[in-house]
Amino acid sequence: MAQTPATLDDFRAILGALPGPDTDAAAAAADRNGQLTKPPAALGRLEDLAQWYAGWRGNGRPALENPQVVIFAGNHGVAAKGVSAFPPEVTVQMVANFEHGGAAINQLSKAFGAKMDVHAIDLDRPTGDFTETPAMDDADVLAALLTGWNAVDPQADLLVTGEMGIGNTTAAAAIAHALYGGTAQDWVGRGTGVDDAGLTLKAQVVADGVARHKGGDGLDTLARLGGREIAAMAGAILRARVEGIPVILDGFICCSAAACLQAVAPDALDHCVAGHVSAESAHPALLAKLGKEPLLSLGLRLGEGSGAALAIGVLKGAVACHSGMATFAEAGVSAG
Ligand SMILES: O=C(O)c1ccc[n+]([C@@H]2O[C@H](COP(=O)([O-])O)[C@@H](O)[C@H]2O)c1
Ligand SMILES: Cc1cc2nc[nH]c2cc1C
Repeated sequence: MAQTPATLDDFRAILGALPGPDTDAAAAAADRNGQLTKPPAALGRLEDLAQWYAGWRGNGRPALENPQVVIFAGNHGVAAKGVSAFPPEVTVQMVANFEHGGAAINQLSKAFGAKMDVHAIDLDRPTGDFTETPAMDDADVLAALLTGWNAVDPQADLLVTGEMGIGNTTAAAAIAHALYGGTAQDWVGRGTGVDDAGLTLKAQVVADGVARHKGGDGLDTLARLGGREIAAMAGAILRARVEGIPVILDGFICCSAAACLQAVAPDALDHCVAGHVSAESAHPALLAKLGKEPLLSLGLRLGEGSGAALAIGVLKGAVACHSGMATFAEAGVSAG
């Protein structure tokens, strides 16, 4: 069991000494892949996925039986600026919906055999409006990172991190603008469905926030511009790395959390795949910055882990073929 970090510098130290994949297991998986009853590369990206999964699980012929979906919810001070099409009370209302089994992610978790947990983080205490103050101080961002860290089941063999938070596409856009530059317009999108005036306002809010909170590393950016659910996703993604649990990333907000880790350690997301590209307009650019090719492109813009949960099915398919198929020798099929 990994030791629980106690300070932000403990998180930075973990990012500075990340475990890599098991190269023997990855080599065994590559060898096995070459013997399976199919023309070479006929299973396309499924073959790469299975070998990637084998390396991170330390097993050349792995099973995928215990996926975990964790949803974090947070409220955002910047929502008071009018940057969302929905009011902030929807965050707590949707948490109740998750808990009663009525949200999309409940259905998708069930459909793909994942256990699902929900963590609402201080919803009655929104983060600071980042156009005026840092969203979180060090104690707040540490607490949120630890919520994510502690939410991961070390027995899980796959993790999906999802979120719910009215206003969080504005926070995610601010993180991306701070980390990658460009203009605020490059990184804002319609989120829950703001109109053209809302989009213009959102770009101004992001520009103001990023101008106010310059400098620092990825964790500083996470604190100043992010949100509690975003920090919790970052903490969970990092814990998964330490436990050897592969991660499927979800949409724009989830990827902004991941980006803060990668900004500190360039290899921090090697145990992650991108589940999908969402319809949030800047998600393709963010995925490009992360160096991730999405598995699915279905026009989703829901969040709550939905696109990543769907991709559990793709990864399960990849692992089932890799570990269950017969070899040419076993099946008595002539190799080409
Ligand atoms: O995952 C995405 O790419 C995504 C894109 C647009 C909206 N969302 C969801 O919508 C909420 C944020 O939208 P907004 O307009 O309030 O910033 C939040 O609860 C997210 O889960 C999520
Ligand atoms: C209804 C609703 C459901 C959501 N799920 C994730 N983000 C959401 C935003 C809204 C507004």
